[in-house]
Amino acid sequence: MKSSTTARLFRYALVYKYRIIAAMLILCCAVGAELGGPYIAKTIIDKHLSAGDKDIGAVLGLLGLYIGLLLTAGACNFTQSYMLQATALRIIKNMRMDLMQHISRIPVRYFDNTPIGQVVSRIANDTEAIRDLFMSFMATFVVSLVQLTGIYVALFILDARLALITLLLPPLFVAIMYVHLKYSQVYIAIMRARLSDMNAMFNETINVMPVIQAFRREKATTLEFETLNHDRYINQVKQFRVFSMSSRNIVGTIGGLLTALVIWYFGHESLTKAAISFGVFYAFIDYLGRLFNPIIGIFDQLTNAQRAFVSADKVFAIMDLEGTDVEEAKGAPRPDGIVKFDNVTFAYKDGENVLKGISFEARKGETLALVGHTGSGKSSIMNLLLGFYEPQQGIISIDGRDIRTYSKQELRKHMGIVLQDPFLFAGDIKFNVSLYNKNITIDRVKSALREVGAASFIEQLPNGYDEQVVERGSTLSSGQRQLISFARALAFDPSILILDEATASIDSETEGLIQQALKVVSEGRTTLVIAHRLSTIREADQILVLHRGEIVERGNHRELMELQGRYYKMYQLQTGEGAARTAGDSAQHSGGLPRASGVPSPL
Ligand SMILES: Nc1ncnc2c1ncn2[C@@H]1O[C@H](COP(=O)(O)OP(=O)(O)OP(=O)(O)O)[C@@H](O)[C@H]1O
Repeated sequence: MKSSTTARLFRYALVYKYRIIAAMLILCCAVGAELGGPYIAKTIIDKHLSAGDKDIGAVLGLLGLYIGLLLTAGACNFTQSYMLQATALRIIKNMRMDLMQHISRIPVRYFDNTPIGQVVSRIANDTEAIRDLFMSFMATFVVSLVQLTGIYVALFILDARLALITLLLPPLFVAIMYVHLKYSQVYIAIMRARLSDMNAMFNETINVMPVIQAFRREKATTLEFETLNHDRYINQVKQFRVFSMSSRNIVGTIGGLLTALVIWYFGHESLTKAAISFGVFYAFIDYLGRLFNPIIGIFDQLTNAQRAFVSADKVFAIMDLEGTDVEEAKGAPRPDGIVKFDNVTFAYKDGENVLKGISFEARKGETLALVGHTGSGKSSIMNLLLGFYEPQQGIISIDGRDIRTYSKQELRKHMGIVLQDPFLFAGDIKFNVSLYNKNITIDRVKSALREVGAASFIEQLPNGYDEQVVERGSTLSSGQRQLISFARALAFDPSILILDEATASIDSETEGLIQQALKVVSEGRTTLVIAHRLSTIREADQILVLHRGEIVERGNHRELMELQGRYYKMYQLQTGEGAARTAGDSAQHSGGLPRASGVPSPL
């Protein structure tokens, strides 16, 4: 348990300090009221039943007080428990919000190496475990401490000699707790890690279910899962062995034995020598019985607390990752959109340069196309421009200003992206264009859709612009999804447009529509296109041909065709002309430049 974790958890709780203090005070009232009971019983026994003072009125009065205390304890317990639980829920709500906010700011590099299921585990399971800490542990711990103190005070008031004997118990229980914590901690850490692995596997499996089924990997996947599941089961069994050996069972047994001993010894003494009164004896046994409940309570909650601390460590570890800024870029003028790469070299992993000495300039309003075989570095160039990664060498600038001097928000504010497989969010079509940006009115949404040629098919949908998009737009064709994302880019009116052209072969009618949409969207904007179908970039102002991270040819379509180099061969191959001549060169790329599937790249 790191103190910083404790301090940070404490800070979350501190926001609600008044509620917590109020709940604790009510809790003290409940404990006080509960502990008054045996004392009243002792008074009735000693003063009225044993001593022969048959004052019925006084007995009834004491009974009334007893019932009153019980009711007060009940009401106070209800109130404090409700207040603490509600506060715990608020604390966790805040923490989950902070976590989610932070996750959305973590640089994409982090997600390259972290399975999504693990991140889901942090948000879903770990925050729940921390909730238990605030909900159960905090309440039980405080209740138990207050109860223990109250019981010891009552025991000393009753009989100091008897009370002293019971003082032997706390060190014994602390020793048991220490051993318990030491062993269980190991298993808790293992269990959390296994849960994370399982979540990661669930996530991956469900995401790629069509691939699993298509390649008949159902059995293999189930076997892989069985290994994980069995491992978790084995560790869970070990964990419970530790828990059951040292928790309430041991305390319960010791408590029972001690009570029997006290009954035997002092019961015998009070019968024979009248050393202590029956009333004191009764009240003492009652308090002794109550003494074990808080200890068992603490024991039970210790495991939850440990689990919560392990979870909190993981949650805070994510929160400690450096995040990008999220401040809305205000007042910055709209850039002209002159994009310049000056001798840029970049590696995702040290020593493995995927871009080498890249230099180019896309002037205001120009269309620049990047072509090259899969893995040649096209997406990496876009990733750098968007500020997802930073180059090891060289300078990237927009309008002559180094992009490192822009905040990420400022940088991305004036860029629009249309991805190869456009992502549609759950929500209606309107939302998918405006993304709830308050500057984009419904009229703007509709005109953007109209301008890119999407209005006709949307108006035919049963709910038109209100049609819900399900499962990332699986009910729409890929061409329709592209058009919607073109409209999104148009509505945001960026000065730089980044377009990752769809590789999937689309029919010529849709291709025509997309070409038209691209013309509309790129009008007056600097457009960088990752082109897979070379026929679509014949009009581009500049074409850069990439090969293994280097620009090997550059020029416009005509110039590159005249050069009769790599571009020429690729073009011939794609359009079918001279296929025989170039087949040996790049047979794998026929039918468009295929994109490496599964390349972990944001674009
Ligand atoms: N997130 C990443 N982490 C590590 N290496 C990566 C990452 N993304 C891409 N790479 C590697 O960088 C190289 C260039 O990849 P990039 O995605 O830029 O190529 P590309 O030309 O866009 O290919 P495609 O046309 O298939 O999309 C490849 O070797 C790829 O394996």
